[in-house]
Amino acid sequence: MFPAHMRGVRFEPNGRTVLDGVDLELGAEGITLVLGPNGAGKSVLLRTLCGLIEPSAGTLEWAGGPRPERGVMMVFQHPMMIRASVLENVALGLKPLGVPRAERRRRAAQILERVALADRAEDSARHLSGGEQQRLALARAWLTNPRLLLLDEPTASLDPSATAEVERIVREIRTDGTRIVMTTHNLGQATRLGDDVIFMSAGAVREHTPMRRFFSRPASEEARLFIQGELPWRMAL
Ligand SMILES: Nc1ncnc2c1ncn2[C@@H]1O[C@H](COP(=O)(O)OP(=O)(O)OP(=O)(O)O)[C@@H](O)[C@H]1O
Repeated sequence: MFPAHMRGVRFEPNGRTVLDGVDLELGAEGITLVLGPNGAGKSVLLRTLCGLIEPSAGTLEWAGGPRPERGVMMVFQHPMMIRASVLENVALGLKPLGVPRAERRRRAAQILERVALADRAEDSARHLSGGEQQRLALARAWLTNPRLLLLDEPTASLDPSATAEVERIVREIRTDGTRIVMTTHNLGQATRLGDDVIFMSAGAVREHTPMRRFFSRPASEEARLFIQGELPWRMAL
């Protein structure tokens, strides 16, 4: 499956350029942080990798053949919860894989331990806090042992301790062998989690570089201004 290559990927809904010729190589290991100003195209990049968006032009190639249907999972900023218990919501992740119900529930109970939600297993998922729902969504994806996990701003509205808990889980998922690509506006988080950084603006990948180098020696004036919080928004769009 890896390396995956995007070559000249464009997304132009109704003639508007959202992805402007993205070239990208994703290696087999690690956590990649996608950074960039609002509207840069970060979420669209993740949705394209996931197969939720069909590019208008360009190619997306996975080593060894087509993107495996079940190898890629995406967790959204506001995860979907069905009107059922926490356990049932997690177990749902295994349903498309044809795992029998009792086995789904057994494995869901195990993974709830790892995201510190075991004591909430029988509560209604819709009553969980934002941070708890995010942990539930991570557990649901983790349960399927994906090869690639795409996380769209998983800590966007979380407080520092909920953020730290999500970061711990993300590290554990990576240690289990899952390749992770995530977006964030939290630059501290990027330095804590990232092996490498993709910097986007105006629908293009401007830089793809090891995390430390991005923060110590950004390749462009635009990236330098972004890191310092001084990138004028007009320049970014
Ligand atoms: N399916 C779609 N059809 C048309 N336009 C879209 C679609 N999805 C996103 N866009 C537009 O593409 C642009 C980039 O959106 P995207 O959500 O990828 O930005 P982002 O970098 O993730 O921003 P933010 O940091 O604010 O979440 C936006 O102007 C958005 O309105």
